Amino acid sequence: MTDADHRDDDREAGVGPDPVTVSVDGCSLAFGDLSVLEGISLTIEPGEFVGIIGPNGAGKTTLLRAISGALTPDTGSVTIDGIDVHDLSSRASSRLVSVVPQDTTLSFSFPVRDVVEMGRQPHRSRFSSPDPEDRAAVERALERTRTAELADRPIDEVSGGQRQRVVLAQAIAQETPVMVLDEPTASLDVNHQIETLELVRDLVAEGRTVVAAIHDLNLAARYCDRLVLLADGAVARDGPPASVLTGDALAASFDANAVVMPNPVTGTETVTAFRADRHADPHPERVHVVGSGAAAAGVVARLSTAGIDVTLGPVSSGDAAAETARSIGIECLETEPFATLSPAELEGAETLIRDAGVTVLADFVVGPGNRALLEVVDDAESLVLIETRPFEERNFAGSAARNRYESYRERAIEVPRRRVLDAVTAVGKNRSQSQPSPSIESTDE
Ligand SMILES: Nc1ncnc2c1ncn2[C@@H]1O[C@H](COP(=O)(O)OP(=O)(O)OP(=O)(O)O)[C@@H](O)[C@H]1O
Repeated sequence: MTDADHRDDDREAGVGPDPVTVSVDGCSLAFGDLSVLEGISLTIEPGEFVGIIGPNGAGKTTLLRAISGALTPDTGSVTIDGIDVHDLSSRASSRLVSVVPQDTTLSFSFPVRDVVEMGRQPHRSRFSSPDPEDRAAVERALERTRTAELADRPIDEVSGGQRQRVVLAQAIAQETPVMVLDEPTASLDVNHQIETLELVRDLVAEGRTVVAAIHDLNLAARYCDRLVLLADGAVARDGPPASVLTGDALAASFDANAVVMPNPVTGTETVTAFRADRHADPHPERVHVVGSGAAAAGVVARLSTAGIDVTLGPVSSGDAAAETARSIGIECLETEPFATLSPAELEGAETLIRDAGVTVLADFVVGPGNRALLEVVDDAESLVLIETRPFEERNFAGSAARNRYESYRERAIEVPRRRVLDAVTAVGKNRSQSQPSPSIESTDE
């Protein structure tokens, strides 16, 4: 059989550049007594990029191996345009599905170009040498993955990240309608991560159906059309990134508290995870935060994800802290940017501060518009201070304001931002035991 016959075969079998649908139907799979996949069903539409996310051991690699045909499920099936991948010979399935495994270590020392050329084997008869079409596909794949300059180097002498791109080049050269990628960006630097996922998006735009396990949730949200969240071998969520990456879903599956917000630059979901405070003793009272910018945003997010009732303000609409408060749904006193606080706003702040157990001043910038707020802070029962700039370098609206702020520094616990939860918890414990001011060791951020 000639190479041309094989390609004709492909066309007859409907295997070619045409986009295909991957259907996983009720797949269960166990390793001995360990049940890893339990009744997984999902359909990956033609030309769709689906990201599989989930904690370590959730079954992502096992699912990908079932999709590529490497593992046969105990029950259920995986079909590509109606063809059961487990009924195909390995050669036939290699013309349908290419795989970039998690572990790209290769146990031989061929030049990079030869490794990429192995991707053409499913298209050739066993003993034929590469034809011009094969060679062109290899050069295209080397170019697209920016590995052409490595083409003559032995594969065991390139870096882990370079090897990962070479293995992706091999999969691209394979020219399959379905690509299965297991952590395709795991060993790549940030620049190559972006470059690789943009390349995957181009492959998808050309009609490939791509399914990839991706640990980095932010990259998954940014590049995938759809995410499937696996937890304990089952599909916990399946849908557009915004509907899958929610604080609740991540808390349930990853056992971590997380704040999910749109990234101001990319507009896609950005996940900031915090260790779950399973043993922490949440502060029973509300904590009020006065401040703005990234410091106040971080404090609000950290306290809120620890289960503490948090309020914020006054803060200008559009400020990062106001945006964070809005996205996690906490009460926030928002004001017009650059306007002087009105009596009603001051009164609102007074109520929030007076009734809170702890008030956190987080990079509280004092200016002419909010100077009056300093007086209101007098009502705070306990103060925690977070400052990202030395006091000496800070501007205050006049010496009276500076003096008053200084008096707060004397009575507050001052901690780096990442210790805010410790500080708030310590104040709470101290108050309940009626002990004198607690001290928190202050370490640099
Ligand atoms: N060949 C195997 N034999 C026995 N158990 C296995 C085998 N492969 C995987 N497992 C087990 O199956 C479970 C799921 O593994 P899998 O590699 O699919 O998870 P994963 O979600 O890809 O994890 P990670 O994020 O760590 O890569 C794990 O408990 C793992 O130890």
